[in-house]
Amino acid sequence: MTSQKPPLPGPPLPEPPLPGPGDALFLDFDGTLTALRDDPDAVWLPDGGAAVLTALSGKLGGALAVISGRGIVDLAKRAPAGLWRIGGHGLDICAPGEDPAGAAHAAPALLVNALKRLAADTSGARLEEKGGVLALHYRAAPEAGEALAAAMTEILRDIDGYRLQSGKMVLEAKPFGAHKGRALAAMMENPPFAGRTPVMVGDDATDEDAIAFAIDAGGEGVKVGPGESRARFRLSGPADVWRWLEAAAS
Ligand SMILES: O=P(O)(O)OC[C@H]1O[C@H](O[C@H]2O[C@H](CO)[C@@H](O)[C@H](O)[C@H]2O)[C@H](O)[C@@H](O)[C@@H]1O
Repeated sequence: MTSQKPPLPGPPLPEPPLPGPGDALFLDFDGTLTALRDDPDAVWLPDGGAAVLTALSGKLGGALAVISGRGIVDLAKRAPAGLWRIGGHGLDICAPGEDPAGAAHAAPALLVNALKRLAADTSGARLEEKGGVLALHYRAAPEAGEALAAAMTEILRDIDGYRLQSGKMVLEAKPFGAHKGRALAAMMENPPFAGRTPVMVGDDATDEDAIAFAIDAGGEGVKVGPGESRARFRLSGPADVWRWLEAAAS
């Protein structure tokens, strides 16, 4: 008997072709390379994942980057040091072998303090301080999401240059400069990315900014998991992403 996977919500999309020698590959971290978990600190690449990414980066002439909403210092603990790592939704860029500490931006103290108070006043909410971007997690208190979004909107009215970004059980205070699409555009202007075809793989709203850039620049997007996307291809989740990456690296 054959078992068939039920189709994912959103338009049915084919599996992407394997990335080729002329491509530049951008991989989101949470929800793409790793399954979502309650505790962001407990999320790591799967066993052997670093070796696969390193091998694939070599095949692509080094044109492979992990791009995440995580702070660059946090991301650098979780992604191989030999890769390009882009944190803070594009705010902080760390070249292969570079120390991430020097790359990190900082958020205004007024904003940090207001969000600390909001998190302390909300049972189950947790503030992740990650340099220029701040994330208020409410996975442990889903019922509080709406009120937290309203409170954060009020707080951000007094903070110049910041906006609210909703994610998966998370509300982020993001500076205007933090944008995965613009980060991709900047990366594509310099070696080893320049002259290649950008391919962005991601699961979340912020990844759509980068998918849109990749497509508009003549490249491709790969949507991970269910949902609408401008991407022409889809992989069902992190396990499927790793199957695809392993095939490309071998
Ligand atoms: O751009 P990404 O790499 O996808 O990062 C987006 C956010 O990911 C993390 O939060 C999400 O994953 C957590 C761990 O699985 C989960 O607990 C949380 O509910 C998700 O929103 C990370 O903590 C954030 O800083 C990133 O912005």
